Amino acid sequence: MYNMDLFAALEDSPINIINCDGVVEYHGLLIPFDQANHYFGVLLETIQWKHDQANILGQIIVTQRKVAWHADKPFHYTYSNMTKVALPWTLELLQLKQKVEDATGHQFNACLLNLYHSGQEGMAWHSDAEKDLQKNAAIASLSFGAERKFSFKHKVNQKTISVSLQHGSLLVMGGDTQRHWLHRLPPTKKVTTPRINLTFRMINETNHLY
Ligand SMILES: O=C(O)CCC(=O)C(=O)O
Ligand SMILES: [Fe+2]
Repeated sequence: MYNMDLFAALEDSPINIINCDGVVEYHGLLIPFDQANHYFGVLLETIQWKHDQANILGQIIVTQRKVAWHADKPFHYTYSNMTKVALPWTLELLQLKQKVEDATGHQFNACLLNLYHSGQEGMAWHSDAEKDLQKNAAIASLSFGAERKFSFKHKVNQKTISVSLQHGSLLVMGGDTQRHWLHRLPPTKKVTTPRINLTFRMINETNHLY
């Protein structure tokens, strides 16, 4: 586990937390505490949170975790064999997208939002390399609320690396990361409060109807 005091000192020069086969940069706090509280509250209130669904061998599974999908256009995004159509940006999502673009130098056209009501909810090992996503485009992950552990596991050598994602922090996964590494948000009994995560992504421009 990485030492967060070190990261606090490194806010302006993020370091790569995986040492091969991709780039994962932890930027520490992008949004100061008071602003992060504001965004957490507004996102909780204004986003139309819906339970996520997965189609596993024809069985529709409904998750405890809630999600939302917003983008520049009504892009389609298919994962776990279910297709979502994007809603337009809200004011706060556009503000946050701008901050993330300024900090990373990358552009994003979509955002997947996750609401974990407590540490009981997490996300299993996966990589985000669906065909709807632009190949090797960076994914920027912004976290609000409860601090949670986030882990990477190399697909071949199984090496595992974890980082603790703070309220208002930014993590960027780039290059070949999705091809070589899985990631997950492990469930934990230690956390009893909610967390909101925003992953800004680049969807292929052809993924919408009109
Ligand atoms: O909640 C997180 O920190 C990450 C979620 C994630 O991996 C995803 O939405 O693909
Ligand atoms: Fe992911």
